[in-house]
Amino acid sequence: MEQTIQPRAVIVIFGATGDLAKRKLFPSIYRLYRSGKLDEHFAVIGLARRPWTDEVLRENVENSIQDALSPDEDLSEFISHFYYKSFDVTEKESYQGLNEIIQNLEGQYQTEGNRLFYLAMAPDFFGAIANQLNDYGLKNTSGWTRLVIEKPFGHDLPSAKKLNHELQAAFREDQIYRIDHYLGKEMVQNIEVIRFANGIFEHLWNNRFISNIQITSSETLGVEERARYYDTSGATRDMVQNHMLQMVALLAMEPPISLTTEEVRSEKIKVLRALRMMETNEIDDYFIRGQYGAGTVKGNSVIGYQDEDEQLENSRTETFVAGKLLIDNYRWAGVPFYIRTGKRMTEKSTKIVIEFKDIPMNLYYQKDDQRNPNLLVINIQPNEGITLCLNARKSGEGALAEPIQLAYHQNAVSGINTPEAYEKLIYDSMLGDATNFTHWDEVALSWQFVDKILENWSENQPAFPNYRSGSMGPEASDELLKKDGFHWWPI
Ligand SMILES: NC(=O)C1=CN([C@@H]2O[C@H](COP(=O)(O)OP(=O)(O)OC[C@H]3O[C@@H](n4cnc5c(N)ncnc54)[C@H](OP(=O)(O)O)[C@@H]3O)[C@@H](O)[C@H]2O)C=CC1
Ligand SMILES: O=C1O[C@H](COP(=O)(O)O)[C@@H](O)[C@H](O)[C@H]1O
Repeated sequence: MEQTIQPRAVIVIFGATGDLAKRKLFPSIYRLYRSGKLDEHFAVIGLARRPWTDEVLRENVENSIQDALSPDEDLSEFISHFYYKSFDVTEKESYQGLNEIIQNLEGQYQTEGNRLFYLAMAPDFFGAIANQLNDYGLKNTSGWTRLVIEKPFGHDLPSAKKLNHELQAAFREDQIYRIDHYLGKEMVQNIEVIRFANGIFEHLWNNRFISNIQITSSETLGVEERARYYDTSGATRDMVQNHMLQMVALLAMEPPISLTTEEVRSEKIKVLRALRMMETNEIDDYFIRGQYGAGTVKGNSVIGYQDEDEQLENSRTETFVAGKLLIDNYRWAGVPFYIRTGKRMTEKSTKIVIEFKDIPMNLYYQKDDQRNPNLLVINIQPNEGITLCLNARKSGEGALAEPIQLAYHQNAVSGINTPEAYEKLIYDSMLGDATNFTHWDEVALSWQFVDKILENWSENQPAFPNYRSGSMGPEASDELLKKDGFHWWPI
């Protein structure tokens, strides 16, 4: 039986009173503990300005994991591993006592000097925190030291470079773990396995057999409480620069020579380098943007983006983006990769559709428009699995065919809910496996690509809002595929 590795570490969370800590980090640490991936050799220090105590943090941790608890579960042992220190990251004095607190916990929990610094705070603080950790000797330990960085990694290529420069003045690249939580999703991790462990797919995985690839990540939620951040970001920075381009890279990369972090990253980097950079005057032919107006989502009336918050009035920020990407290499020349993502759409769903080319003459369909091309659908969320769309004889109808589906549901086979993305990524970072974190080169190439689009858009005023909440985005998104003879497959 495979032995579960139980890494030891003190985890220091900067921003422990915030939303991410409550919704993702505490529940993930709990699940790692419950599943035996963390044993007694760990401690968590929460830092933020609020004058909380250990007890208040522990109460908050307990509240954050209520949904995951079984009746009468005793949490006292688990929450006793959590400690709180009121801390202002902008004040140097705050850092002075931190080393001593960590050292005491290292002794108490025998964590072998391993330290994971998790920056769950606004990115403006990342560089300064990394530098202070260095200056105050918090990296000088007998074990490993790693820095986990939340998104967004910069606002554009120059700001990302500046941030990277600041981080690299304090930490080596192999100590920096840039989170892209999509890389922690079970079915995103499955893309490589589906491709490289199945001859029937990998042999066909190229421009001779695939006509186009579609990636949709749609959300029903609006901007919620994040208006300030989102309005300076928009869907392109928020979703395309990171999650969508990462999925493109995984779908398009060559098989790595091994599954090491370096080899996988190196193949992804090659894809990002091969992305065709559009000329400024071509961008509107390749990328379109949208912003939601009022509408109905899942039967509920909702307001438009500009009415969500006073500061969004007359906003020109895109809440939807669709684009066509071309990858100029031997395998993919001529195959469009279509992506779309947006808020307040019909469904919450992330799906990849690989559409295979038709056979030259299909004897079983009487009209061309009745043909059903073979599709491989990778369902990332909410359902996890794959569906293969084929054609089979229509029973009792002579020489006619009809579409059928072969479906695999991940949960039905594994019998348990798959681990949450953050749970896997925290565990990986503690094990020192950076494969599912983004290398600086990936971040830089992605910014280079989206900056070009954003620069072009910043020069003209879109007529927003241009799609109804509860729809699948503006009409221009459908036009983008129609002019190539394709259409979006239903999600
Ligand atoms: N929330 C989410 O779903 C997601 C968040 N992220 C990223 O995670 C990071 C955190 O986001 P989120 O939790 O939503 O943000 P919040 O605004 O909810 O939390 C920010 C945290 O920073 C602390 N903080 C602010 N200023 C200081 C300071 N000077 N010194 C010490 N602590 C400070 C706040 O605590 P206090 O006020 O007590 O000081 C709080 O704990 C961001 O980079 C975000 O982009 C990424 C993906 C999803
Ligand atoms: O990074 C982000 O992702 C979420 C969508 O993530 P998902 O796992 O629910 O698909 C998005 O809502 C958010 O705006 C963005 O910052």
